[in-house]
Amino acid sequence: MQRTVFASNNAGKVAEVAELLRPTGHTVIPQSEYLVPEAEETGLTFVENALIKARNACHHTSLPAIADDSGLEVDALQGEPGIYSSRYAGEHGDDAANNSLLLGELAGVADAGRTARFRCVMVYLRHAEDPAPLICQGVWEGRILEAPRGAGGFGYDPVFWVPQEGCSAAELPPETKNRLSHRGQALRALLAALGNG
Ligand SMILES: O=P(O)(O)OP(=O)(O)OP(=O)(O)OC[C@H]1O[C@@H](n2cnc3c(O)ncnc32)[C@H](O)[C@@H]1O
Ligand SMILES: [Mg+2]
Repeated sequence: MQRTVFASNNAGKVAEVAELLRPTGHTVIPQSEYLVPEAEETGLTFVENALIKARNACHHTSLPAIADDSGLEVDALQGEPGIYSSRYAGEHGDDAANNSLLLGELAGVADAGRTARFRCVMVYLRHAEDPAPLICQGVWEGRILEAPRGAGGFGYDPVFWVPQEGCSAAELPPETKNRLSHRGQALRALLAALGNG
């Protein structure tokens, strides 16, 4: 994993992955440092979108790449926003608008019906034409709160209740989020698959 590009423009993901890799001695370089243009996420699955992003970064850098495609699946909304999580309210990455739309859609839904999970698919491509990418995933079960709580993390963290810890994901110290999260699980699995577990 020498000089591997991280094919994401999400600063929250970049920080979490950097922290997860720190003790392993690996570093990944965010694609912004190579001025990689944003890939269009046209896939219908997390796997397809992760491959699109990783392939785009390999193509523009001639380096191996890791990409993360992730999202929130809400049972009462039949799995929405899912692969559309970052653009749920229309504009890409408008976390506040996404959270308020989600809370509005769940208005009147009782606690027991507010189950949800974060899913992360993490892929590793050795080069743009790699026919055998490594693909790993992680799932983090929780519930959607009735109002946002906490200022840490990013995205839907303020509205995601973490039952084991009794707080929202945005109230967790970063190391606890990384230990439990969909992203932490997926990246540890990927490292193991790379033989660096
Ligand atoms: O595609 P890149 O450039 O990596 O950045 P992105 O933010 O667009 O990433 P995705 O397409 O994978 O969309 C994931 C969205 O799912 C949500 N999400 C994923 N992981 C999350 C987490 O750990 N905490 C909160 N929200 C998360 C958040 O809204 C993200 O924008
Ligand atoms: Mg995206």
